[in-house]
Amino acid sequence: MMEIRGLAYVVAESSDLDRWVSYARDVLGMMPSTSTDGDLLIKMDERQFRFQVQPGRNDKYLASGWEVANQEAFEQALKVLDAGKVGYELGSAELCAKRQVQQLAVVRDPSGNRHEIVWGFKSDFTHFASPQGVSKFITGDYGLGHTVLPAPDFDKTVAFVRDVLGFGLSDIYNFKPAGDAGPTIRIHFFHCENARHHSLALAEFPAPSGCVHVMVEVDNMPEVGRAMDRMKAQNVQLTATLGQHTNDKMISFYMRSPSNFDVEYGFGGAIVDWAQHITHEFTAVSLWGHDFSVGRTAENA
Ligand SMILES: Cc1ccc(O)c(O)c1CC[C@@H]1C(=O)CC[C@]2(C)C(=O)CC[C@@H]12
Ligand SMILES: [Fe+2]
Repeated sequence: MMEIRGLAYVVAESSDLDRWVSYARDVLGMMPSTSTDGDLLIKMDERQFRFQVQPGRNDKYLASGWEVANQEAFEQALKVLDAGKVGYELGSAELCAKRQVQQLAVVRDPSGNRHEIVWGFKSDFTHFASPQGVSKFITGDYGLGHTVLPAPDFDKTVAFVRDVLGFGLSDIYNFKPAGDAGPTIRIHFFHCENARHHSLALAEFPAPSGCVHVMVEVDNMPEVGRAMDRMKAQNVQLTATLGQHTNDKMISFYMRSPSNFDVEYGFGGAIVDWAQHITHEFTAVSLWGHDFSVGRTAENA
């Protein structure tokens, strides 16, 4: 059994790191810095980084970093990969240094998403001091938040995250964009070894950026409103209005990031006791709000 504790980091590529610096600092309220090898490190807690943005030609998502507790858990993860005949690559010394971990294994899921299994972060535990006065992001044992990945090869990818990566199904949403008579787009929400309702979701559609969205969570509601004000002031595209999800009760809005996936900025996500949880197929995205039509402009319909 692979025991992933949480989403440790995400990696993106950007053709314009300055845009990401401003987005991180002025909109997200996080702490950007540049690493010795020219990557942008974005800090949102005591860790050195939770977003790593490397300069490149494209504006896209590159990888999800999944943390296991220690070396034993990492070795156990490799055993699971071997037993499942899943090809993986051990991270080179160079890559481990870049991600600031002891060891790393890279796997691709059947839809082509890159996952990095890691343990042993280097950290100087420097206090997070938000340039926008954001009080706190909810991370720690909960991981940095959640990521929603495209899974056009849906059934195989679901089986992979369940049977290989060891995620548990939290609940199911069958998206009917054209109403009940139209086609169904499946979205499955998965948890790992923490109390966050989902750390990963798989959506049965392609995403040119490599990711549908990444969710980060703050510890009070006014911080969400203040982030909306900063988004507007920096002319960042809103992609869903404020609303509250039915499944994890998160109150959030969505906006575009410079790497073309969205960021969901939320407060109040449920803390789930998995021994008590009962899996549902929920039939509404939100209790209130969350108008996704605002993000469907001509260029990204
Ligand atoms: C439905 C839902 C529950 C909890 C979440 O954290 C969450 O992000 C969602 C929304 C999932 C999904 C999305 O991210 C992309 C746009 C989608 C497909 C919609 O238009 C409705 C559901 C949305
Ligand atoms: Fe989400």
